Amino acid sequence: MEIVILPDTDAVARTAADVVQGCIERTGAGRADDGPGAVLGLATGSTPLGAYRELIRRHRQEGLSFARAQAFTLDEYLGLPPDHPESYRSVIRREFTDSVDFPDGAVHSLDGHAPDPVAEAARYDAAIADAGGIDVQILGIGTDGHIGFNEPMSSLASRTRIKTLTEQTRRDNARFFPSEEDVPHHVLTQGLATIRDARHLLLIGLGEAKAEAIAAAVEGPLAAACPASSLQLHPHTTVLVDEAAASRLQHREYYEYTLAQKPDWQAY
Ligand SMILES: N[C@@H]1[C@@H](O)[C@H](O)[C@@H](COP(=O)(O)O)O[C@@H]1O
Repeated sequence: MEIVILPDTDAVARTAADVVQGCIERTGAGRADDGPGAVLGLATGSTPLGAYRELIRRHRQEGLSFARAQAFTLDEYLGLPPDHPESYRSVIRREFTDSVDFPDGAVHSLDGHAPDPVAEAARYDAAIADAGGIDVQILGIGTDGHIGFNEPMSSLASRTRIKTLTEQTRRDNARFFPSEEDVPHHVLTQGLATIRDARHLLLIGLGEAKAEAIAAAVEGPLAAACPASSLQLHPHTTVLVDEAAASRLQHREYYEYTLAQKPDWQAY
């Protein structure tokens, strides 16, 4: 894991955007026209919003293009129609993808209203594989250490499937709904093994409320009790945190030392 501690949320947003831009440039520009473009994995939630805003700015002001890219969202509430304003399908379009130049049909989401959610989950894993897999997967983290909607005690080998939200996650996400009762109880989420199939994982943590979860994910034992700790199994995970989210890390000096020696997260 590469642990990158940055002074503030703007620096985190710029660095995350650098990673995505680097991925797009490596997999797009400079390749044969019929070569595959970047496949991005997009998280919802407030954490990646700064990165999305920075990518939109680069698209508008610096010509960064997503015209050969595809994207897959991480998860979805079950029972919300796709055009519900709080479905993750709607949120990712509103906050990011509608403001840049993805081709029509290139932004893929789980259908939380599918008549057969089990089949929908299998369809989604197959669609990711058909696209050649995800090049860079952006991840936020829940206060209980969840990634996507893989709540504590999720199987470390899980694929995309139905999950039941904890009361804590429903409370955390109630701010997007008229009341806590309106937050769905069930979701579809890429599994922990599905997420780890991505070639590069970019976990972002912002603010004091995430400090404990980040410390458990990075320095705690590999355990289903902290689903984000499963990223320890991945050969290429970058963790971007601001000072507040880094405040419970015990090995900060080592992270800073290794980055100063070889900042290869920048090159990726
Ligand atoms: N399913 C999403 C996660 O993908 C996200 O990481 C988490 C944290 O959200 P936020 O970034 O708003 O703190 O919320 C939700 O549960």
